[in-house]
Parts: sequence; C-alpha cells; structure tokens
Amino acid sequence: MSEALLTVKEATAKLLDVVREGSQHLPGSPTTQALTVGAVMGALTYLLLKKRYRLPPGPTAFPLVGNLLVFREKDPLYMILLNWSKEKYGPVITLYFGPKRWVTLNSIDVVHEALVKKATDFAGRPYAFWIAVRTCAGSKCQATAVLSNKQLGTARETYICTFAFRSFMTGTPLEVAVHEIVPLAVDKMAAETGPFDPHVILSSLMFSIIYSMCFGERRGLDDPELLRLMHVLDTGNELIGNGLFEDVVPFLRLSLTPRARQLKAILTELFDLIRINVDKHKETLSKDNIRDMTDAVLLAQKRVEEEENPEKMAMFNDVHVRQIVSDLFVAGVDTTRMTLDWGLYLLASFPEIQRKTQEEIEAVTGDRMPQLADYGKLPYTEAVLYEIMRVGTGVPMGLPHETLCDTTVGGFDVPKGTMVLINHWALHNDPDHWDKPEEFRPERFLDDQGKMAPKPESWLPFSTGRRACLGEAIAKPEIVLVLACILKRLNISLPPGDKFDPRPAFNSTAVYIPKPYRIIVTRRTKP
Ligand code: HEM
Repeated sequence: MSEALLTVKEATAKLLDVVREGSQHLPGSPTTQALTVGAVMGALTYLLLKKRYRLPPGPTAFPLVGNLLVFREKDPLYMILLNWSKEKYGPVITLYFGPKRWVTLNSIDVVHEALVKKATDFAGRPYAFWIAVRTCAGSKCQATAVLSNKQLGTARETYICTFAFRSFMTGTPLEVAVHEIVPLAVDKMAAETGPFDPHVILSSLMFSIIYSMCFGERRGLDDPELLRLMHVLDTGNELIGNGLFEDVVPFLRLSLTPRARQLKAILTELFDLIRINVDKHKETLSKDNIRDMTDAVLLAQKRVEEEENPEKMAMFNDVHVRQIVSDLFVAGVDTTRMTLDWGLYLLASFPEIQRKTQEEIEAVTGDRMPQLADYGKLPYTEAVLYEIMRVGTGVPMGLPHETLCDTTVGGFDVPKGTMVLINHWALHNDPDHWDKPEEFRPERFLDDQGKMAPKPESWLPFSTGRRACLGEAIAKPEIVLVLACILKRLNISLPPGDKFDPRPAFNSTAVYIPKPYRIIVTRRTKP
C-alpha cells in the first residue's frame, strides 16, 4: 500500500517537474503560461479520473455522422442488427446516430435482463424530436412517447390503465362496434369482382373501430374525415422513416428541415381533430354517462383535480389530456391495422391454415357471430394471431427507452442517459429460438392437445417491463374478433402466380408494413 502511495507521489512529482520544465519553453507572459499549464493539468486530471465505461461493441462510427450511413443499406436496420449480432458483435450493439449513442438489444436474454431484471434502470423515455412531432405536432408539450418519465408511476398505472382503459376499450362497446363495422368492410370486399388491394378497406375498418371507441361516433368506411386521417398517418409513417435529422442535429429544430416541416403540417390535422373532439367532450362531460375513451380520460383528469394535489395536477393538464387521447388513438389504430394487414396477406397466402382457422371458428360459434367471450376458446385462431404478430412484427424496434442511471447489460456498461432500442424483429426471427423462423407455422404456439402452450420467451411484440404496451389486453381479443368475423363470411386467396413477400413496403425502423398486395375474396355460404 505504502509502496503504491510512494509510486503515486513520485509519479505526481515527476509530472509536475515535466510541466514546470515545459512551461519554460512556453511563449507569452507568466499569466498565459500559468493558464496553459492549468488547462493541461486540468485535461490530464480529467482523463485520469474520467469514469471508464466498458461499452458494448459496434461498427466504427465516423466523425459527425456516426453510423448514420447504415440507413443507406438495402436492408432495414433491424435485419442488419440480427446479422451483426450473430456474426460479429453479439446481442448488445452500440450505434452512433450523429454524436448520440444508442444501444440496441438483439436477443431475448439481454432484453429480459434490461426490461425485467433491471426494469427501473431502463424505464425512461428519451426526448425524441420525431416523437414530439408525432404526438403533439412539436408543440411545447414535452411529449416523450405517451408518458414522460415523471408521469410514468402515477399516470400509467393509476389513471389510464385502471380507469379509462378498462371502462372503454374492452367489453360491450368494442364488441358492438366490431359487429356493426366489420360487415361494412366484408360487403365492400365482396363487391370487388377481381383481385384488389385491401389496404384501404382494412385500414378504414380499424380506424372506424378505434374512432368509435375514442370519440363515441360511428364513421362509415368512406367517411371523408376518416379517409383523410388515414392518409395523414400513412404519410406521417413514411416521412418519419428512420427518424428526423432534427434528432441528430438539435439546432436544426430552430428552422426545420423540409421533411420535418411537411410532417408537422400534415400531423397538425390530426391534432386539430383531437383538440376539437376533446373540447366538445369537455363541454358535455357527465360523470354519470361516460360515453367513450375521451370522456374516461377527462373524468380521470377531473378526479385528479378533486384530489387537489398540485404535483399530480401538473401532470394532467389539458395538453396532457389531448396528448393521451392522441397517443391512444395513434397507438391503437396504427399497430392493429398493420397486424390485420399482415394477417389477411398471410391467411390468403396459406389456404390450409385459413381453412383450419375457419373450421375452429365454425365449431365454436355455430350460426352466430363470433363474440369477445369466444377469445380463449379459439386456441388455433389465437395461435394464428401470435404467428401473424411474429412474422409481421409491426413495431420492429419498439419505442425508444432511455437509461435512468448508470447500469449494465450483457456484461457491458450502459451509462445514464443512453438511448436503448429493443429489436423485436430480431427476437421474432432469431434462429436460436425459432425453428425455421421464415416459415408461417401457427402450430409452434400450440401444445400436444392443441391448446395454447406457454408463450415462447422470444415472442415479445408488446414488449415487457415498466414500459410494456398498455394495449395488449385490448389488441389481442380485438384482432381475433375482427379476423373471426371476416373469416366467417369470406374465403380469401392470392391471385394465381402471386406469392407471399416478407419484405417491408419501405425501409423504416418505426414500422414494418407489407408491400401492397392483392387478394381475391368469395362469400362463404354460411352467414
Ligand atoms: C398489435 C397491436 C399492438 C402492438 C404490437 C403494440 C406494441 C407496442 C410496443 C412494442 C410498445 C413499446 C413498449 C416499450 O417501449 O417497451 C407499445 C407501447 C404502447 N402501446 Fe402498444 N401495441 C399495440 C396495440 C396498442 C393499443 C390497441 C393501444 C391502446 C389503445 C396501445 C397503447 C400503447 C401505449 C399507451 C404505449 C406506451 C406505454 C408507455 O410508454 O408507458 N398499444 N406498444
């Protein structure tokens, strides 16, 4: 110990000698020399004492741009990362988008370690400019993808989950909406005489269902406002692509790039609609007659106001109400319509699986329409949904997380404030966890008796931990019900010669959407 101290003392003395000697050769006045020596000493001390992190490996980052060139590759980032994780770097990979460090998690072991074992460390949401634009048209609402870090504990569990969600997005209102709206979509598809692209019909179907849940109003599938909203979100998704330059170069936020301006302009339409609807609901709100999701969120706000707790009230002002309604609307509609889009494409491409699904639906529902209560009695159909969500991982890299403290994952350090991306697409296509992941095979989710087997650990479309999707309990029965109602009435096939193509419509880390495809439908004899 004393020897070590001596060595440190000697080293410091030597260093000071060097500095003193070096200062003789410095030009300028004694003040300039003192300042220069001070600066050098400061820099040396910083370098000596600086905390050294053992960061996860990754490709060489170039000055200024970091690894942004990866977005110019033909394959989307989530596919490239799966390859790198297997062949080069292992499951935890660091990337630099401009100067910002991002850590990507590409296997279930490290995702589980981060989101479950170290749930609190990884529970943050970063401020991302594209998310702020998407969730509140870039206004000063501090949007951080749904709930900010501060709101996480209070708002997430207490108000939204337990109250607004349970009261409105599940149960009778959902079932009634599905039973009214699906037949409209079925009639529209059945009216097509040849091959057609079902994207617009399926999208307007899901839009109409979520619209009625959120705002209590039924909109027909050709309703101009609904079609405009769909166009807004479709264009928004394409413009977001792999994020905005404003995220990498913050000063660009002062006078936006043309793409960001276009995105902001188009999304303003969505936020205007939300604002108008929320204001209308506020004027007519009655706690004895909660009409829809917007009423439920407003009532939750009223309850917070009644508690007179300023801290909670600051997290639930009118901007937050609009933001929450808008987030639920966008999160609810975009993910479910993508899943349905992949679903019809896959069922049309694999007629044998479609036939088995229809047989199960017939056996359970007989002559009546499928109901929400059937969920749980349709294991094959549920397995089909799970496989659709595996093959068509709609949100391939989830929503960004941020570390709230210095932490570790996979044996590497992850400093506080690091952005973290979960590669859900990689989890769903990992050959170490799935036998022939490229095959569409619902049976992989069933046990020997044809019941749903325990969920495979690498199936994680809704994520897990403190930031897991709030809509899982709604989305699964909703999509099964919609699929069952469609398959009860229609047979779906691909035109002769067309084949399933798993490549996405465009290169984006935010969404994974199928390329435009065509189907042929025929009415089934049963109702
Ligand atoms: C197929 C359907 C859906 C999929 C695949 C999906 C997937 C996801 C994923 C991957 C996340 C990010 C989780 C994380 O950061 O770790 C998320 C978050 C979220 N989802 Fe979903 N989702 C779906 C449907 C819905 C629905 C129907 C709603 C509501 C009506 C919803 C509301 C939310 C909310 C509010 C969050 C943010 C939670 C937070 O930040 O604390 N989702 N979803």
